[in-house]
Amino acid sequence: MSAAGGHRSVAEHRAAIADLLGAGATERVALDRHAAGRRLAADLVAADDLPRFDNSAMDGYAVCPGSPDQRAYPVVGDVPAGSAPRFALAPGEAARVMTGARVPEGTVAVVPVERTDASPTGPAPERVTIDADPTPGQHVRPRGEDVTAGSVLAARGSATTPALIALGRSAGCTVVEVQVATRVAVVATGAELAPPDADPGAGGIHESNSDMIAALAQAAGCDVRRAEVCSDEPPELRALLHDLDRDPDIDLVVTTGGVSAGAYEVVRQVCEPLPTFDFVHLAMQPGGPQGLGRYGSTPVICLPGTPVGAFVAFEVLVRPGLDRRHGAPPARPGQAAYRGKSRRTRAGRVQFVTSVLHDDGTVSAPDARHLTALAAANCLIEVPEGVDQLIDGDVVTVHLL
Ligand SMILES: Nc1nc2c(c(=O)[nH]1)N[C@H]1C(S)=C(S)[C@@H](COP(=O)(O)OP(=O)(O)OC[C@H]3O[C@@H](n4cnc5c(N)ncnc54)[C@H](O)[C@@H]3O)O[C@H]1N2
Ligand code: MOO
Repeated sequence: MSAAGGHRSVAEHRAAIADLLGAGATERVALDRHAAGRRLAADLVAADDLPRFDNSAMDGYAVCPGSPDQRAYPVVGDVPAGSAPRFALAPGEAARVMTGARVPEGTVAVVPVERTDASPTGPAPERVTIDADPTPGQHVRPRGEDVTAGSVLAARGSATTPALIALGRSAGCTVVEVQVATRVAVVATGAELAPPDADPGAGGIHESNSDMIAALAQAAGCDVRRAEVCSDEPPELRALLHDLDRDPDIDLVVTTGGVSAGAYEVVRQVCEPLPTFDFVHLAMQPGGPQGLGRYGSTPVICLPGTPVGAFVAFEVLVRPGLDRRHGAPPARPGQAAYRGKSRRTRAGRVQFVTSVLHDDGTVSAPDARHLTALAAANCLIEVPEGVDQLIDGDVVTVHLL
């Protein structure tokens, strides 16, 4: 049942969106903060050892004991971080070293300054006495202890987290092969929509979908290039879609509103006559009315205008296709026990209930409506088509937001 204008299951429409989005391209980018939140398109391989050389984990004295119980040492050098000692320690000698500094050849252990009779500041003393026998290797970070050059730091598909950026950079990597971020334009449609700086007047409303969908797309790893608001006039939407199709920096357009059964459904009026579009009413609530297709060569996903419907449709239907395109593993729904008063749901359609998953593993639905409930939610309960009631204790499927 996937004919245009007919009913389609949630799974079928999700698959149709994933097909429309296709597989994403890959690119080489600098391994810096701008690479955060992407997915590796190839294994990230260490270019250097980490640490690059044996170095001190403490401010103190590198020692090479001449005998196991030697306490007093001549200080033969001073090594600040960033310098390379041009001397080696002979048995019985010590050198002052700072945290992170390369230790001289011959170093057996580092003794923290607090465990010596030396002042922590000022010039290095000529002699130092330590208060206990050092264990060989203590406070020395050996070269390659963390990573050896040529080893795989993270496999293809891993997220470029802040920690991975630090690991890669520390191991000498400067570029990384990642999945390209989908470049998105969001178009909110509706004659009633007033932008944030405008007075909505008697029949208007404060527009909110454009930035909500843009923020959801960003959270899904997209690069949102444009967020537009368009009236219900077909020529205006046609001109905008034409412009977006010609824009080489746009890979995907997401519209909201104008897809249901009213007299002024601008998205439907403009796109439905095109052979490249399908409009369907999914057996799903909220977010039932949907469209998708290509305007020119640009993929266009048409979400309903109701803010909660648009949000849920994006998360349930669009996000999985974007995750696949961006190389992210599919989100796995969980299970939790429903707690709270019984709740009627509409049989015959899959319902997504904005809900809260608690620390104790139970899930409840906030006693609030629409956007207030959505803003309080951290998950969606998926109630299958055949169920018409949620009862305390039911084990339900949960999608984290
Ligand atoms: N006769 C029928 N009427 C409706 C049906 C139906 O099957 N038959 N479906 C209902 C369902 S379900 C939904 S969802 C909506 C979808 O309608 P549209 O996609 O055409 O959306 P609009 O009519 O443009 O707007 C719906 C609602 O949302 C508000 N809205 C729209 N855009 C924004 C925005 N950018 N920011 C904030 N709020 C927005 C708009 O003012 C409306 O209140 O249709 C039902 N009707
Ligand atoms: O499908 Mo609609 O109002 O229930 O979002």
